[in-house]
Amino acid sequence: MTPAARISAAIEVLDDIIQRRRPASDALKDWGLSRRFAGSKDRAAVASLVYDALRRKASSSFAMASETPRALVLGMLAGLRGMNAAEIAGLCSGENHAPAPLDSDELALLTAFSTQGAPDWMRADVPEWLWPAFEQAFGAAAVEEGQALAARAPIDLRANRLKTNRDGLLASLEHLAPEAGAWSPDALRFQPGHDGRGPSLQTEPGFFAGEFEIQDEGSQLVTLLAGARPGDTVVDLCAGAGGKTLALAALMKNSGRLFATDLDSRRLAPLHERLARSGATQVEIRIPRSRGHEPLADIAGEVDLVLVDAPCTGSGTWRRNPDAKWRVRPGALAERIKDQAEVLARAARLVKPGGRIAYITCSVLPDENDEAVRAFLGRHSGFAAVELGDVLVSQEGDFSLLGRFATQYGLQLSPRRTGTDGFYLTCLTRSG
Ligand SMILES: C[S@@+](CC[C@H](N)C(=O)[O-])C[C@H]1O[C@@H](n2cnc3c(N)ncnc32)[C@H](O)[C@@H]1O
Repeated sequence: MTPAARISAAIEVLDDIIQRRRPASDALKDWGLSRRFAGSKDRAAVASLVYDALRRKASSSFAMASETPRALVLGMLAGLRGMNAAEIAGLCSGENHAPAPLDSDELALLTAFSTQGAPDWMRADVPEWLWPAFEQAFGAAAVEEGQALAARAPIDLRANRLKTNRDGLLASLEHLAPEAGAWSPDALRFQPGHDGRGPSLQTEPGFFAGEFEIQDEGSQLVTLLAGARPGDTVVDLCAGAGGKTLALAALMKNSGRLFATDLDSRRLAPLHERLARSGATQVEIRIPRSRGHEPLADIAGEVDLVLVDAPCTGSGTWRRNPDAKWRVRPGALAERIKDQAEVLARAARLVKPGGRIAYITCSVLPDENDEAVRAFLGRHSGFAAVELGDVLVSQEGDFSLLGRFATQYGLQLSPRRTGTDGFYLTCLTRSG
């Protein structure tokens, strides 16, 4: 496919996503299945155009004075990919599957491409209904924070300490030009290429050997700051596919007990194979047998650390999932807040006196973060938030620099603040 034909395809897929309110991944998959002529590079290029257009949906629609899929893709080419009006006009010939030629309005808007005068939520590419939450979280920096969440994300790796270390991995992946992460001692970073894609890391020998996992540096950091120590009894209560379980196992040096569970047992399935690759030997997966069954009842009140990687809107990962940004609804946020209260109450029953709950979300919305913690503390008088200074200085090192990203109870990371996804962490202790 020509670059112009890929743009036509992206407009078509975006139309499907918007008209039928479909997840982007489904629309892209169907498009690929019905266009057998499209090769893997074409599919990846079309996906990248679609995701870029979703990242800048609101700002493009303002600058192009239109919400059509065509306006969103053309606006993105100018606003995110930095193409000028003549370059875009050159792609829109109307021939050989290229988009139709620009009309005079489009040409004028692309020539003077600007979001000046747009409401803040549009400049920030944040859904209008969530704008008050953004302002609550970030104050005067809210627009810049939204813009940073509307950029492309790098790809981060976590060096698996059970098999290697960061320096070793920097050397063995040198051909892919990795950088050392800025915060986590285990993090390596790859910047996205011009087309938004990164290197294909899961075909590297080191991946099969368990030397690394793909994990955002923010996710690595909050896991590290949770404070798991070798020899501890630790629970990963919302383990999912086990990204944090694997990181915890490495931090604990395979010593102590580490239990992984999830309300949805199907989500745990990939963890078996990931554990085998990683060399982690102390992880015990506990499967809930039915709704309401507590698979960790035998260790209630005995756990040193319960890590709660809570179900949330994922607003902190909008760089990677721009589709989710426009799909999230107030009802879904309310549901997640209920889930968060439920999972925290479960954690409270498991932790021992003097033990700790690490409450984590990949969200920047205060209702899921400080407000969820406030509600928990109101219901559980035996718990208190750990001073952030004590969370940031641990056996893993001194992370006091992160203190400037304190919230009332914890810590808020974000693409603009730390160059990571938007993770939140609060540690809570149970009085002895
Ligand atoms: C943010 S995801 C976990 C991601 C995972 N920890 C990782 O690092 O890859 C949240 C998980 O919480 C699970 N969950 C939702 N409600 C729960 C509950 N009440 N108890 C335990 N897990 C729950 C969901 O099934 C989902 O897998």
